[in-house]
Amino acid sequence: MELISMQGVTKIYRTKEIETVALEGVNLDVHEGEFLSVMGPSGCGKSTMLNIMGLLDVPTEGKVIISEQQTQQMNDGAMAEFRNRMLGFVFQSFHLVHSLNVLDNVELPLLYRKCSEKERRELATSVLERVGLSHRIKHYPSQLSGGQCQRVAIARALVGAPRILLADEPTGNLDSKMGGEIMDLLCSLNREGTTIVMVTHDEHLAKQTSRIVRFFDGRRVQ
Ligand SMILES: Nc1ncnc2c1ncn2[C@@H]1O[C@H](COP(=O)(O)OP(=O)(O)OP(=O)(O)O)[C@@H](O)[C@H]1O
Repeated sequence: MELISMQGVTKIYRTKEIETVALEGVNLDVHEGEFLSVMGPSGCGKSTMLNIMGLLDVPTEGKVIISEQQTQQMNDGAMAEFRNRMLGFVFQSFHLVHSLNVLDNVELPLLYRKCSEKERRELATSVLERVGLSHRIKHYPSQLSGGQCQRVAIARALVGAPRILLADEPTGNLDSKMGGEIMDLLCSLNREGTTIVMVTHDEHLAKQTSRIVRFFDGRRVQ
C-alpha cells in the first residue's frame, strides 16, 4: 500500500530577479514499510523534495497524499497536528536544542500533544533506551559525540511513534564508523515497522535500503 504519494510536484523559488525550478513534475510513491533512498547530485532537489514530502514546505504545483489524506486541503493547524503525529525528521546537522539536556530534547515533540509529564518522561526514556543512550540522558548536546547527537535526534524523531521517518543525509556529518552505526540503527527501526525515506550521497549506504530513486535537475530519472 502507498503510504505517501507525490503527484506532479513542482517547486519554483521566485525572487525579484531569478526563478529557480527546484522540482519539476515529480511523481513518487512510498510504500508502507519500505526504506527508500533518494540520491542525485548537489542541487538536484533532494532536500526540497523531502521537505515537501514532510509537509515542511508546500509545492508550487501538485499534490502530496499521506495515508490517504490530501494534505493541500488542510489548514495550517490541521497540517501541523498531522505532521507531528505522522512524521519524524532527522537532519544532517542534528538540530538539537543546545540549552536542553538529552531527555528534554527528546521530550520536545510531546509538548504539542495531550501528554502528562510522567508519560512524556516514560516515552522519552524508553526511546532513548532503544537508541542505546539511556546512560546519557542528563548530558547536554555539547558533551556528546556526533554519533550520539544523531541518536538523540533519532530518539526525538521517534518519540511520538510516527509512521514515517524522513532523514536528510543523517550520516553526512559523521565518520564512517559512526555513520555505519547510525545506518544499522535506521535499518533495525525499519525492520520494526517504521517507513523511512533517506537522502544520501553514499552509494554504499543506499545499497542497504530497499529501493533507490534518483534525481537530476529537479526531475526523477530512471
Ligand atoms: N529557499 C530557496 N530559495 C531559492 N532557491 C532555492 C531555495 N532552496 C533551494 N533552492 C534551489 O533549489 C535547488 C534544489 O535545492 P536542494 O537543496 O533541494 O538540492 P539538494 O539536491 O538537496 O542539494 P544538496 O545535495 O547539495 O543538499 C537548488 O538549485 C537550490 O539552489
